Amino acid sequence: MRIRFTKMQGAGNDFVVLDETRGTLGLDAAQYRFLADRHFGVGADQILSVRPSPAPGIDFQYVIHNADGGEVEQCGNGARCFMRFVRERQLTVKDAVRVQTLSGVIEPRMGADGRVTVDMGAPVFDLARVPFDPAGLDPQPEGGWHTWHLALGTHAGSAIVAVAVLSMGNPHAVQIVADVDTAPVAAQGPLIEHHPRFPQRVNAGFMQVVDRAHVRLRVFERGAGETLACGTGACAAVVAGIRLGLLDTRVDVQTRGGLLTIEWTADGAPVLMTGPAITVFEGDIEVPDPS
Ligand SMILES: N[C@H](CCC[C@H](N)C(=O)O)C(=O)O
Repeated sequence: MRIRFTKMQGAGNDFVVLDETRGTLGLDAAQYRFLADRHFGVGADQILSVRPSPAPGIDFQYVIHNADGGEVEQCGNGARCFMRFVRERQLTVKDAVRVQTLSGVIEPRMGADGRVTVDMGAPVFDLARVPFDPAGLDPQPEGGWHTWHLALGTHAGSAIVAVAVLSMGNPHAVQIVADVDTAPVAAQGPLIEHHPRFPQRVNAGFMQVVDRAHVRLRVFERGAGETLACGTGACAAVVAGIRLGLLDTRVDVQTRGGLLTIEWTADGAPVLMTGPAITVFEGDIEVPDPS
């Protein structure tokens, strides 16, 4: 099957975007993996599908697949690219749209400076909804909140890490590190992603607090590995930092791929994320038939 795609990136988190507003392509996990493959396909961290409104008051549906082919609930950098995509292809004339995802409705808005701000909805702290299994663990008080001590690996060199656990519609485990450049992202990322206490796996954040309004962040993403930026990861990291008493309500997040600005005022309030959304190129590609 030959399909048309648009390659986009938000702070270096890159995407293959598919216009499925006039009918779904019916791709399976293997075909999503092919599109994401950086040698045999186009190459991307996630595949984003733009689909028609599923209900009155909603403009579009937004379907997200990780590079490993699995469908996931939310993608923040992708939401900004979604907004640029529907505007550039005249699928809407609105400056802001309401978009249905697996985890709820988000609202990206095009800014005058070309950056995009997304209302990502409120963070979720109910562990069962992350999901995270705390059985046998005691929360470790920190600031006004707490972290959880996870044992990583079983070999002699196994480490204990302290993670803040929350959901932005997708699961996040955030740890504070002294220096993101030397943080053990490659070693610990996979162990955290696949830790048995996260039955749906988890995105592993490594946050360095520079001051109360600036952090540096690296994320080993569920189903994609380390990406140059993770939008929901930046939201989760800032929310965790605010709850741990380390950050103010508006924070600049320096990722390896660019700058994101996150705002969150308090429990129940939505998280606002602002950042770039760039169209890199368009193309078409022959996708192998379903396996
Ligand atoms: N890997 C994530 C999905 C993509 C999130 C990230 N690319 C973002 O910008 O939020 C997960 O499995 O939950």
